[in-house]
Amino acid sequence: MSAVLSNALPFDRLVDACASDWRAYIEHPFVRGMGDGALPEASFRHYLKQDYLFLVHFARAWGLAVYKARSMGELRQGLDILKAIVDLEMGLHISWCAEWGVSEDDLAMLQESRATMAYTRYVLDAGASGDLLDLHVALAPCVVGYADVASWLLAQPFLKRDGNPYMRWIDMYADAEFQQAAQAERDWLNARLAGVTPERFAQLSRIFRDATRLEADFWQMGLTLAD
Ligand SMILES: Cc1ncc(CO)c(N)n1
Repeated sequence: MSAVLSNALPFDRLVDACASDWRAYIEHPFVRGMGDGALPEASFRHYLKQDYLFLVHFARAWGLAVYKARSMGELRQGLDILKAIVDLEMGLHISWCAEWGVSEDDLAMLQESRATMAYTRYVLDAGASGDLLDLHVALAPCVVGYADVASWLLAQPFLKRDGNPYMRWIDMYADAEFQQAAQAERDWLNARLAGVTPERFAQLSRIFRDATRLEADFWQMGLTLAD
């Protein structure tokens, strides 16, 4: 119903067009388990390891955004995000893994799970076969979604703060810096999506929905320890 509300912001219309998939991703049992602290540590460790591989391909996807750039502004945008992932986020992730008992050697020897492959290669293909907007729409569930996951969790009555081993993870994505990056992505998408035809919007909605479902599968992979 709300999917046809044409006065809504374009990004919100993307979400509305796959509302049940988006909720299944944001409110996934893995996410709830981080919120109430009941998620088994083995599931979180499995997720952390696969997320390292995800980040490698995520960085490649922003490298692809640099390649797909058509202006100085687009070049700069892709480059800045690529640098932030490689110089900051991946280093943080490696030390985070170390705290959870996963060494750099462990990370170097990891086997990629099917859910990781499916998601990351989907995003890379959406970008390779499309333009910069296709790529950003495929990446939006990562960037905007994790910010929404953290905000959603902070608003839940079941959130357990004291003694919750996942609270630092939640705080990291609730942090102003990550929330601002997500808002910058929403703003960029709202500007770019404003001018597209209904046919193009429908095409991009499918990419957004596919990527959202693959994000939910990524949580599920963590939960079930799937390889
Ligand atoms: C799977 C996945 N999606 C999104 C993010 C946020 O960057 C992440 N670290 N991992």
